[in-house]
Amino acid sequence: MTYSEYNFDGLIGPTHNYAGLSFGNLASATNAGRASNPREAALQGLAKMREVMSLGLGQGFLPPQDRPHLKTLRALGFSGTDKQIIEKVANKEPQLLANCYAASPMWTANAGTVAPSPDTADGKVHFTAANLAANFHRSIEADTTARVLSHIFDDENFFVHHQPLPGAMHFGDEGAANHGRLCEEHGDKAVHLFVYGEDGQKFPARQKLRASEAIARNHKLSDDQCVFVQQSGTALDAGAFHNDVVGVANGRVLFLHEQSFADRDAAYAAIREKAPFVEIIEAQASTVSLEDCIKSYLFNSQLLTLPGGEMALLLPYESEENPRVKAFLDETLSKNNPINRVIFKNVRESMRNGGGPACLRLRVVLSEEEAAAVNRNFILDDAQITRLEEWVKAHYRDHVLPDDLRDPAFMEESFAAMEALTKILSMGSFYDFQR
Ligand SMILES: NCCC[C@H](NC(=O)CCC(=O)O)C(=O)O
Repeated sequence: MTYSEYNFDGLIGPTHNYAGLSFGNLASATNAGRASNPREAALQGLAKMREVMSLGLGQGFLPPQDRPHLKTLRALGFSGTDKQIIEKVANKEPQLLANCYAASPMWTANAGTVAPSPDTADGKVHFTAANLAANFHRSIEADTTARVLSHIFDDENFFVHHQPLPGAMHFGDEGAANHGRLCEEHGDKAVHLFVYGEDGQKFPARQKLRASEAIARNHKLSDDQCVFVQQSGTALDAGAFHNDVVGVANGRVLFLHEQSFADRDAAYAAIREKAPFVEIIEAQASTVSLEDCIKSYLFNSQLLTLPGGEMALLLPYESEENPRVKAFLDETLSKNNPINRVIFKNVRESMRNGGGPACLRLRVVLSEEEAAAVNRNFILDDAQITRLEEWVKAHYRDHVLPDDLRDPAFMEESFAAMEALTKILSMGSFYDFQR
């Protein structure tokens, strides 16, 4: 059976803005309050999806969620018409309004964790939507994300869906951003690398060891297939709020910064024991500092196996613009390893909130039979991506400031956009605001 990797990117929603909501995410803090451009953001995201498609790889997407999330505001005791709710929250709790307006479901690396069928004891593809308990604006994504995943991968013969883990931060789970799969071919039974954190001196860790262990159990992975490694506090405190800011795994390659893990040598030994084929490509701190990594998002790149077997790195412009990172990339290309191509893309709107190319995608390895069972509306071809671009151009603003969230007209525009999208995608009355 032939297996292929599909990237499911988050289609960036119409309320994309910079609200400084994520403690420990330096870009989010630095850009708080600046003007965003949701239209440009969504088009940048779609252009990246087109690029990956042009490499001959499968590309899908997850739709945005309904924002502002009135259901959350109602649950918190705000009542009246939709418009009255927005006015009350804007006056009483503007920060809460910003939380309910975040377009953060765009970062689908945090949508959930996936175990492809060659890896699982029952031979099915397992999904667990992340509870994203560490940040309020992200925690309100979980229920809808679980429904979105069940809607797209809607065939019990192939797909198993688990609810987000219970217990909030006791089992804090941020999805695939702290998870990698190592194998010689996508369709091999793989080793799963789970990276968890312990709170640093400055910043809290979002991913808990107990959460990663629960995911491994739910996904029916055997002990000899799982490695649990602690992220380094130094990386966390330097701004690596998710491990995918300092490392990425693909196929037999682990591409990362030498300061990623709390105990580098023990971590590499544990990985090598279970995945002896692993090829570790590492940046030394003396060449590229953690600060450079976090500013450039060097390791938040998509490491893609191309149809010919070689690998390409898809990076943000910020990596090309940093001379030390660029030199490291040139050196990596010149060496004898599977990475032989780099592609730079403009995802600046997302980068300003701390989301690079890898944050914007969820990887799902599927057999041909499984791929045929996926809801076709969410798999892109040229016609569907053009339809989405037209939809963005018709509905999105090109300038959003924090005060715009107070304007009920912005809510109405956002809901009109989502209403139109559910029609394009034949989703029915899917979202809370439509029920
Ligand atoms: N994987 C990348 C996730 C980035 C995301 N940023 C945000 O939610 C920032 C939103 C804001 O500050 O407006 C986060 O920190 O979880």
